[in-house]
Amino acid sequence: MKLQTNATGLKGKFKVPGDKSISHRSIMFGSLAKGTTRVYDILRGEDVLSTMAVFRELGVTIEDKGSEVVVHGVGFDGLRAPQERLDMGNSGTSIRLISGVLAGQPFSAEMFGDDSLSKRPMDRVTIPLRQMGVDISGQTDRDLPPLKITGSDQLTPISYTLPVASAQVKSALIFAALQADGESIITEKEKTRNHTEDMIQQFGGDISVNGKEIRIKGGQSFTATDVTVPGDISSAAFFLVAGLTVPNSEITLENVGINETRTGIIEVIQAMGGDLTISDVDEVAKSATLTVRTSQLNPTEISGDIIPRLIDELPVIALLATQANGTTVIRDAEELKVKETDRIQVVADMLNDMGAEITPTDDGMIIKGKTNLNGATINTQGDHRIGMTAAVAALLVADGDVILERSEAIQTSYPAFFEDLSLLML
Ligand SMILES: O=C(O)C1=C[C@@H](OP(=O)(O)O)[C@@H](O)[C@H](O)C1
Ligand SMILES: C=C(OP(=O)(O)O)C(=O)O
Repeated sequence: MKLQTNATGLKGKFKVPGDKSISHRSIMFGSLAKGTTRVYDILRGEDVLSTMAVFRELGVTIEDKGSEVVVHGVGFDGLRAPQERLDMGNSGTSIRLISGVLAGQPFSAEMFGDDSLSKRPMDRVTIPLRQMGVDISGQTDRDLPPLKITGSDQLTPISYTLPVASAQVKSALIFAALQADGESIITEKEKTRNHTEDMIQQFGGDISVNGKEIRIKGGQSFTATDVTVPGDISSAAFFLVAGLTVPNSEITLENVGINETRTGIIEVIQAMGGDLTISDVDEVAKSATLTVRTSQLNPTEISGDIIPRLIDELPVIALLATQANGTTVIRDAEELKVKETDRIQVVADMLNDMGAEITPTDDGMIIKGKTNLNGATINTQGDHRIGMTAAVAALLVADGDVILERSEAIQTSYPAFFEDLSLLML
């Protein structure tokens, strides 16, 4: 598709779609609780639809009523062996978290995904799950999908220090630990998004978190409850960057999730001197309204424990840095290499093709700004965040066309992305 270029201003106010991480987990906890869970404002992106389809295949009735999704939970002991292979689509969150759910189920299943997912390492979950007594294996020494799993109803609890900063690995182990015989202790490398821990409490379960150390007792059961999903700050990120960089812009995003494990991008925008205001903070729902206006930007350094709090935003943050006056350095972000694409290389290549000056490094990027951007042909390579970053970059291109190939990847997390963007065009 041909992207809109040379935007002269973006103005408007709207709500971004529901948080992807919370949407996945609402289906998982709703299924594993006993009783009826109603989920409001769920994201209907392809990744979440994959999680819904998998739980249906595991015997859970899930109804989409438009205004809400109703999950008729069956409890940990009510899941049934699937008749079909479980299709995880493009979703790392689905395959990894569901591995932890299936770890405690006394049946066999096979999980597979698309070309991108089939290149992503699953050894980060298979190694600790094997220690708990699960029979799980994939392809090559990195356990790439497809993964075959036979769970056990006599899981050994685990004491495990995560070698990577990953909420997906942490959550997979939490789901397994909830089904084990005894208490497990999981220690994080860095603090990562804590939606699983929050939802255990919301569904009446018990978890203790002390800094990076998490303790979970096995043999728990959950009670159904209603969940309202806040807007996804990772989706909001594209409009925050667009509003800061396109001249003559003011964009207001309502009801954006501001869980403290997700707000790294707000800190980066503030450090760069961006004009961002936060209003209508709802402490209980952990949401707020964010407003950005066109700004002169300073460079910054992004490294250390902030990285997991903005990991999915780094592609569009790299674009933001191309518009700052000076050199921005991103470090400690080697996890970007094992996302839907190698996001260090793909982001650097894409933005350099458009005229940026980015040097990819082993664990991040060095970005020299401020650069003008030019037209180019970009292929998402099946990565939704590359597609949306390209669409925001195109707005800054004064001359030339930007052609986006494989734009359908954006359906993964933001099906209405282009409609929402067009609402802002002056
Ligand atoms: O737990 C989650 O919902 C997610 C965790 C992160 O992945 P990692 O755990 O691999 O860092 C993130 O990149 C992904 O989009 C969603
Ligand atoms: C990395 C992502 O998702 P997942 O790991 O679930 O595929 C993402 O949404 O950017």
